[in-house]
Amino acid sequence: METAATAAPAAVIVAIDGPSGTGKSSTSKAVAAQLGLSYLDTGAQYRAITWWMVHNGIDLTDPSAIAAVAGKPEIVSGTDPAAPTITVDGTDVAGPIRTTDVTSKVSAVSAVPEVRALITELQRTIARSAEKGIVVEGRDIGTTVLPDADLKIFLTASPEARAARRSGELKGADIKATQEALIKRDAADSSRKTSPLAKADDAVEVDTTELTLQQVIECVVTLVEEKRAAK
Ligand SMILES: Nc1ncnc2c1ncn2[C@@H]1O[C@H](COP(=O)(O)OP(=O)(O)OP(=O)(O)O)[C@@H](O)[C@H]1O
Ligand SMILES: Nc1ccn([C@@H]2O[C@H](COP(=O)(O)O)[C@@H](O)[C@H]2O)c(=O)n1
Repeated sequence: METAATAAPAAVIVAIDGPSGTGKSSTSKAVAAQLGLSYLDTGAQYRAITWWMVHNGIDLTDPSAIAAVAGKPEIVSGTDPAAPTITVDGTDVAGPIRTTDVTSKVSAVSAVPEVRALITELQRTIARSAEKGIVVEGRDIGTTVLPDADLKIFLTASPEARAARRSGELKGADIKATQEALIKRDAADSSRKTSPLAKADDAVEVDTTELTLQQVIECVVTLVEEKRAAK
């Protein structure tokens, strides 16, 4: 029989939301890896369906055209934080979903209610099947996808810090243009009718502007461990 001393930690569900470039993916992957949890990048799923729409010539200015085909692609997410994967109909799209073309179009696709309904159901199924628990990152995880998550974090950072971080990733990128693109995408994601980017009332807000990535990871790991201990 398992005693309290030998029992495995209870499964824990962690929701991490926030605007673009605040460190959600880097933090979530590291926290999940450190604590032996699964990891789900929900932005990658919206990017994957957008990639499929572009690839199939769907008119992205027409929400009804997007809605009509939203159920066609099969999107599969691998949830190992050390090697997360994303495929569409069996094709690895981890690279193609990060192009500026997909990035500039994803908000139009993710705003369509039929797309959100399908992807939200997929996300809930993945979260339910994570035996040891999961860190799920996105824009509406704490508010809509997993409102009963054990811990909700909302990451923020100044637009200047976020643009500098992104420009560091994209060699030769212009910081001002990067900042404008981030602000534009956040505005679209925050103003859509269905499940906009928003902080849940019970989320812990962490401003990462002046923190190193390692400090953010340590902060979130501590919060998760506190929740686990209290379960
Ligand atoms: N606290 C931090 N200090 C410095 N750099 C950071 C910090 N957090 C993340 N970064 C860096 O910023 C970049 C963006 O981080 P990340 O991709 O994790 O953000 P994100 O919130 O997931 O963005 P998006 O929503 O656009 O996918 C990465 O290069 C990452 O290494
Ligand atoms: N829960 C979510 C997650 C993402 N989106 C949309 O996907 C876009 C890409 O997200 P990244 O995290 O990969 O940058 C994002 O701009 C949103 O349009 C979403 O709607 N809900």
